[in-house]
Amino acid sequence: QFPSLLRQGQLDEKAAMVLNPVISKLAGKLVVLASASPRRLEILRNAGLRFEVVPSWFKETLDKGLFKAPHEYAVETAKQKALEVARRMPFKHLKTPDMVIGADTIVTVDGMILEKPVDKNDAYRMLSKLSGKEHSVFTGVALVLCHEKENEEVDYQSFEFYEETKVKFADLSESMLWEYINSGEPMDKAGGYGIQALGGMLVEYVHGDFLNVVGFPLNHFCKQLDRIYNHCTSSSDEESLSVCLGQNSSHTPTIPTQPPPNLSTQSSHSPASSAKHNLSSGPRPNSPSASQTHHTQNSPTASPAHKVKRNGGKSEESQSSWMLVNSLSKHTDTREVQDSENTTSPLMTSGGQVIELNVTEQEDSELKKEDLQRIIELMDGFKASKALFTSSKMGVFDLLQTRPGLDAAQVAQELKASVKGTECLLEACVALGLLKSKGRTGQSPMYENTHLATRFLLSDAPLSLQGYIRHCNDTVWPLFSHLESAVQDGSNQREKAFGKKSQDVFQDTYYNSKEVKLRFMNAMHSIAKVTGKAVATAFDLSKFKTACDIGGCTGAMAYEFTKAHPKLSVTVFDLPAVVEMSEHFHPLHTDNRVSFVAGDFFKDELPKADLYILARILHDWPDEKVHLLLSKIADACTPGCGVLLSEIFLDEERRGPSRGLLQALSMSEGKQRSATEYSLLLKSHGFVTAHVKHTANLLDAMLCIKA
Ligand SMILES: C[S@@+](CC[C@H](N)C(=O)[O-])C[C@H]1O[C@@H](n2cnc3c(N)ncnc32)[C@H](O)[C@@H]1O
Repeated sequence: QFPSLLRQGQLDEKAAMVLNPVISKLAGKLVVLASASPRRLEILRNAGLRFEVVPSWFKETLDKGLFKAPHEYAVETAKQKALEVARRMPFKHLKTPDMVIGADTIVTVDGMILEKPVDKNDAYRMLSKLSGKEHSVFTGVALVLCHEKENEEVDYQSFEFYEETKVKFADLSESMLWEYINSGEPMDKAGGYGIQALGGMLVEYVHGDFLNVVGFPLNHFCKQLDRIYNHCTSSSDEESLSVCLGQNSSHTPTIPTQPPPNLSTQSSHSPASSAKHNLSSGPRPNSPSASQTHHTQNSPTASPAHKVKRNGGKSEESQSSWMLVNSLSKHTDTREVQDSENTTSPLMTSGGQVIELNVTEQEDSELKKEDLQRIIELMDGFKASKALFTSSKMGVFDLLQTRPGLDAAQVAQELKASVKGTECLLEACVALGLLKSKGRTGQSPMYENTHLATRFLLSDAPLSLQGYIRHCNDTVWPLFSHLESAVQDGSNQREKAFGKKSQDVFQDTYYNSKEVKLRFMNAMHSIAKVTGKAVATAFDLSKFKTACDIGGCTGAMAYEFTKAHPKLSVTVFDLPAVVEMSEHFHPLHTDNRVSFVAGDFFKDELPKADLYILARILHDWPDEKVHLLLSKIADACTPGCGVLLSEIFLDEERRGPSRGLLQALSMSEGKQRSATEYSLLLKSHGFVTAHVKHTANLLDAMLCIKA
């Protein structure tokens, strides 16, 4: 491809010299493009780069007002896109890329950023702004390098740069404008045009990198790679690269989601951008000289590295491919600038030569493959769940924690199970990222827990989810096996699943036998321990001195509240059947700020408190019962008292999160609600919603105050 690029006048001789060695430096590395733009894909593929496409889920919602210059916005967006993918892959795809490429292209004219037109009139508005004028196309690019360390931590370091190209449109007559708009091409393109297709006819001149207008500044990218890999690694070994990239140095542990302006230039502390390696010798992107430069070839900046713990096991060749690409069809870059859906899209070279880019056929087959993978992932989901439930119930993770390195036959012997079955189960666990297989004794691999298993699947881990997993296996699984008839009759499936009628799920199903009760309490306990801290610290609760955790079960949530708020005492209020067993769950060291009162929250008087906690209570009940409970709480409250509600909040269109909607499939009387629905229920009892917080944890939270 290089000769044709040279013919386009994109690359000078010197740059071309460095291209092949640079691209070949990436051979054998996992390079990921965090963009679904077919144009970018095409440009990079033509350059001979081998990479995977994992479109970023980063929503392009950065506040443009925070940035001094448009290119800073593009660079920051590119960086956030790349970082999102770099951070997601070790968890979702169970593999850590070596490099993630993020890019964002914007069109600016008269100090305005033009996004994608929403309709034909909007396209007309944009194109008439561009008519007869010169405008700028900026592409911000971030190259995030990931370095996986021994302890399963991943270091991230971002190198950023941008390219500006000036484009002048001819004077466009009304008829020409409308003809172009009616071609449909302007939609889905920032600035409302695609230079590589019909939009090329509107262009009088292009000053700068043409491919930058298409969507990716290839030349600048190659120079940047050269700086990173050739200059940094003149001794050409990986170790010097590590040093060069600052991987042995201190790192910034957090990644801002709403970064301050110029974040991309706050890199001077990073060893990678130090003068020693001369990575930031050019004008800074936000420096006056840089912002005034046309066709900018500014040097990149290297942002501080970020350190993130990865939870999943290391990817292995054997891992099922269906896990590797997640939800691609749902989440694609939505504001790529010069994308075209055309099946062939001619690129004009300066010599008038036409290069046919048959991209979309290839794209199509890739997208179809991803669609297929997504469907297979959904079809196989139950197998993965059951493999997790079974290995957890049989004690695989506890065993391998005390005796890491056992092979399948040894595990089978300890678990009193068949060798063949155990072998299959262990291999499946490796594929799911729950176990790692290491070394070999003769023919048999030796197994040990991954970080994920150690953290959540051991019975004595502080954040153990074993209790909840057991509940899913023994209670939720049988309910889901009757889903079809549940949907058909809209009835409670408990009788079919457990052979007993039930009016009140707690009293009639869970608390009928001691074994089922303890299982349920264990399940609640494990989830409360994982979510409790995020809920307890979601809001400033310093004005409350006493709280009552309504339906507080084992007290796990109450203990998290007292830990987070040293002046708060919490009374746990739950059914007598629960309170009598609660002492089994008390932590070893407490300071008596958690107490238990037995009662029925629909019938009995509630303990007095300044704050009532309702964690995972209201979703179990229909509106009438919710009103009954809220009216009792309202009666117990004086003005200024609070209700802290914690549930999964559905989004307002009830399209997610899927966790909430899937849970609703096995619920009988209750229902999942949005934050607004909860807020309205509380409002009808005199509570004003003060704050809503979507925690990054399993439960969201809302604080309401009695007016
Ligand atoms: C889904 S669990 C939530 C437990 C706890 N709040 C948490 O987040 O971990 C519902 C709790 O409400 C309690 N509960 C159900 N009906 C009750 C009633 N009528 N009176 C008191 N507690 C009740 C159950 O015993 C159970 O502990």
